[in-house]
Amino acid sequence: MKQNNILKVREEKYQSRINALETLAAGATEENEVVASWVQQLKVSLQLEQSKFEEKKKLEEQDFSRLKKEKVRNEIEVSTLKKELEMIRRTHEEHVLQLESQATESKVEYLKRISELESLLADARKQVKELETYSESRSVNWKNKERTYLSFVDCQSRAFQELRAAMKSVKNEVIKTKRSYLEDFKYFGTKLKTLADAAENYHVVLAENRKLYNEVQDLKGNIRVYCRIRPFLPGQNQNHSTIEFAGEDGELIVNNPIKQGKDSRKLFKFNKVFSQAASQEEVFKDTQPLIRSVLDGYNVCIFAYGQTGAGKTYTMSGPSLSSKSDWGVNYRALHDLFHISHSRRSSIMYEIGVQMVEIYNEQVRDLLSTNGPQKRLGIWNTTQPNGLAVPDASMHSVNSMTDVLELMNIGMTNRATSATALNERSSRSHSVLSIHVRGNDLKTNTLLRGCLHLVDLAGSERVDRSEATGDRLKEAQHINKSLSALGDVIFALAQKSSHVPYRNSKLTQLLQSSLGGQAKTLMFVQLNPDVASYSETISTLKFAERVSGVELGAARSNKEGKDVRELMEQVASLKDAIARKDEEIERLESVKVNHNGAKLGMISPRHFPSSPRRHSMGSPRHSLKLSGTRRIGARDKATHDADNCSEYSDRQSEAGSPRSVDDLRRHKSNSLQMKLAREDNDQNFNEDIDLLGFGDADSEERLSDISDGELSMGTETDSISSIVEYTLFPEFEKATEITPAKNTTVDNLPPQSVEKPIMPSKIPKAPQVSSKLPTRSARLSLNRTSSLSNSSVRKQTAGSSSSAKPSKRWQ
Ligand SMILES: Nc1ncnc2c1ncn2[C@@H]1O[C@H](COP(=O)(O)OP(=O)(O)OP(=O)(O)O)[C@@H](O)[C@H]1O
Repeated sequence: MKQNNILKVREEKYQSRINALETLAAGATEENEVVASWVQQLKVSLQLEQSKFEEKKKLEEQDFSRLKKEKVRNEIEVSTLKKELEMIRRTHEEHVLQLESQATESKVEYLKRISELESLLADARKQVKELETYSESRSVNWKNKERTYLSFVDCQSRAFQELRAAMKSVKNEVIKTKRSYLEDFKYFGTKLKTLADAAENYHVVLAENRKLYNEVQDLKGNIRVYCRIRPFLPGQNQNHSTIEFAGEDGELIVNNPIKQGKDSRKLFKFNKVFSQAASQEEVFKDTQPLIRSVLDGYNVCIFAYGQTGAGKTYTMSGPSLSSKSDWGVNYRALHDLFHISHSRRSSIMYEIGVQMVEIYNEQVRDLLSTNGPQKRLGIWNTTQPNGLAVPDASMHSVNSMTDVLELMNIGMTNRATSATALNERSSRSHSVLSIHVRGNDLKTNTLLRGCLHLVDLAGSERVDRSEATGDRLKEAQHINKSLSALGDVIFALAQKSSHVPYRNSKLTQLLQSSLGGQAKTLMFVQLNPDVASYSETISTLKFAERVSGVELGAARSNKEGKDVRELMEQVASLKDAIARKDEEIERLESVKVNHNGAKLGMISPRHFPSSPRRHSMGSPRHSLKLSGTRRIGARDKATHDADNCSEYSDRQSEAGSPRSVDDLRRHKSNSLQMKLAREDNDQNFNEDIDLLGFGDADSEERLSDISDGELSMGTETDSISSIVEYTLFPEFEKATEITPAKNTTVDNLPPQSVEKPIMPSKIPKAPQVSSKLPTRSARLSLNRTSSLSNSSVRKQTAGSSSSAKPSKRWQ
């Protein structure tokens, strides 16, 4: 349609143009012609155009018919689409409805959510507000803090500045001080040099100091008596005490509860009185100076005297070893010895050895023996400067308190074993702990030897009061005998008597070196304050009073210089020569006596003098049990001789001078005669001897006779007694050769090495007297010069002791 319209429009247009042109053609001929030609052309083109148009029209009609068909088809399609659209519309409407219902639901839900969210929002807002206020306060806080920090930092930086300034000044100061130190060092260097020069004299000063110290001790008196009162024991009546006053100046007033008035009180004065409250430490404090003296080469004896239960063991050993505060004098003394010896180790090398024996019924037993205390030991009357009065008792080297405590345990066990058998034997036996100290002065090569005897005496009850019988009576008699012998010795010393009866008991024999003029002695008088013990207390105090009056004179140190030792060695060799001669005489005499005895059939083999030392059994007490006039007469003579002999011996001891060879021979022949006379006695005599501990033909007797016989040379003179030591113990000579380098001291040795090899566990025993072995004189000849010829004997002797414990000899 549209195309038709277009074609119509065009046709009209062309027609108008043709008309115009025809008009124009009518206007001019030429132009007509031109125009006629142009019109011709146009007609041709028009025809062409017309044909084209015709063709086009045909085509368009074809198109039109096709489009008509197409239109029909499209109309069908449109109707289908309309249907579909309707369907879709309907579905869509349904969907919309659905969606609308869903939307309503969702809307409700969303509304709900919105309300929730709104409430949450409100909360959140509230929280935000809170947080805001909090953060505000925090920020205020922080600001405050910031301000504080800033001020602090400010302060610090100011302080830092100040410190810096101070450091600078200190640095300057240090530099200055360094400079001054350098100057000081130079100054000290020169001073040190001076000091080093002065140190050269240190040892001299040290020796001087020791000498002065001991002089002070001497001035205080060499025998001191300290009285200690035991506190009441639980169960005792504490309201009544015999002790009325115990003054610090040593005054003691004892009150008799039975008597009234002036006579009831007795005043005693001692060096010190320890009240019931005194501790172990306080007691030891006043004992300590004596301990130091032992390390300076003095012999010291500390003993506790008093009735049973008065606290002797408490003072000497203490109630228990576990607590140090309980330790008695024994342990504290050893502790001090270790301490002082250690502090002196740069100048003096010390070795400390310990022996512990018990004297029970006049028999000496080794308490440190590992085989138990059964073996009876002999005492060498000839006092050894090294204090070895009982050479057969085992000697134990101690290096520390642990060693000591172990040994003491052995000692106590051995004593306790005996106690089980004999019921509280500790109260009826004397226990003697001997501490031997040997120091080698490294500077002067001087040998110092000191001995400390710590004695816990048996109870001092009087036999008439104890109403004892049988074994107890015997025990009590022995105790009384030894304690009265101790009193006699001290009294003799007090009287400056020429004869000091050391030999009257084993106790005094053993303590001889510590009771003589060279020694320092301390006696603890133990008192029981109980009223029932009044009479014992008085007799104890009287004994103590007598002792405290003794003046022993100045103590002397056992110091041997090199020269002295050399001289002693020379003297020893001379003595050996004498001894060899003596031996020959002795042998001849004994052969003669043997011959006579066999002839007469009177001399018991038991009492045959295999050694001249047998004559020592002479004691005034022996005559008591003898019966028969003839025997008494013979015995009296023998006793008299024996006393003479003893006095002679003791006097010699006091004088401390060696006798001439002739004197010795004369005395020896006297003693031999005396011995023969005594051996002419009956069996009763044997019992007497047994009671006094001499009956056994063991070494004890032989040993104790040494001083009675030919060799009672100066027991209290170092040099002479050393000779005895050299001659009696030739085996010891090696010990003198111990050099400081080899000589391992107490301080630097490990305990094991000290304990066994350094010290002899046992002093080598003098060879037994038998027909095969040499007699005493023969043993005397075993000296340095004759050692080769007697080497077999020595080997045998040394072997027997060293096989048990290989050790160095205790010189
Ligand atoms: N100073 C003291 N302080 C406290 N108790 C003491 C003191 N002295 C002694 N004792 C106690 O007294 C009792 C007897 O003491 P100890 O055994 O020492 O006496 P003793 O004189 O050695 O007796 P014995 O002669 O029987 O050996 C013991 O129980 C002991 O603990």
